[in-house]
Amino acid sequence: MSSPLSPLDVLIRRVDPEVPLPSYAHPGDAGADLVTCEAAVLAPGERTVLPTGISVALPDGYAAFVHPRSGLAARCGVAFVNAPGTIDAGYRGEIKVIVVNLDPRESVRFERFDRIAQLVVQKVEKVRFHEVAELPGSARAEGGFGSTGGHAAVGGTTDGSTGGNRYASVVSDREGQ
Ligand SMILES: O=c1ccn([C@H]2C[C@H](O)[C@@H](COP(=O)(O)OP(=O)(O)OP(=O)(O)O)O2)c(=O)[nH]1
Ligand SMILES: [Mg+2]
Repeated sequence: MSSPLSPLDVLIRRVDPEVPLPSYAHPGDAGADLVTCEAAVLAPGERTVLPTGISVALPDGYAAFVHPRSGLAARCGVAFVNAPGTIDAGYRGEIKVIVVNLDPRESVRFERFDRIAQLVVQKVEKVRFHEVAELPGSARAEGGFGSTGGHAAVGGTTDGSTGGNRYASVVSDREGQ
């Protein structure tokens, strides 16, 4: 068995003196949970920017990504407008989270210090761009945006098949009106 990886040291500052520091719920977790320092209520379709009460100084060559929590998404329909939010190594401001309530009917309430997001720190490459007239060929070439099939179908119709190349169903709001 390989030995556990040694963690990266990251300087952190509490903008809100009472905020709990980000923490990993389990040893193998990719994301450290972040909380909101402000209570808020979001009506269906409403969005807001929530402060997390912390700022960090990431080493050069790293970035942090503010990811949503799946439980909040599944239970309440909360998404991040710009998911994942990118925290640059040079950013020293407070980390904020742009949340939106995608539930069509229910409001969502955030209390101070509710865990709302998770911060994933990753190495990132800096690239030098070399302009060319033609790019080298590849098996995929310009295929994209569903070129390989296997997604849902618009209109909610189904051919009765399961999985494979079947598309999922997107049902128009206007249907049945
Ligand atoms: O969800 C987010 C996204 C960004 N940021 C902070 C850290 C990041 O380094 C900075 C700029 O983010 P980004 O580059 O995504 O925004 P921009 O609209 O391009 O702003 P800028 O012109 O300042 O780069 O804002 C957050 O706190 N939360
Ligand atoms: Mg930017």
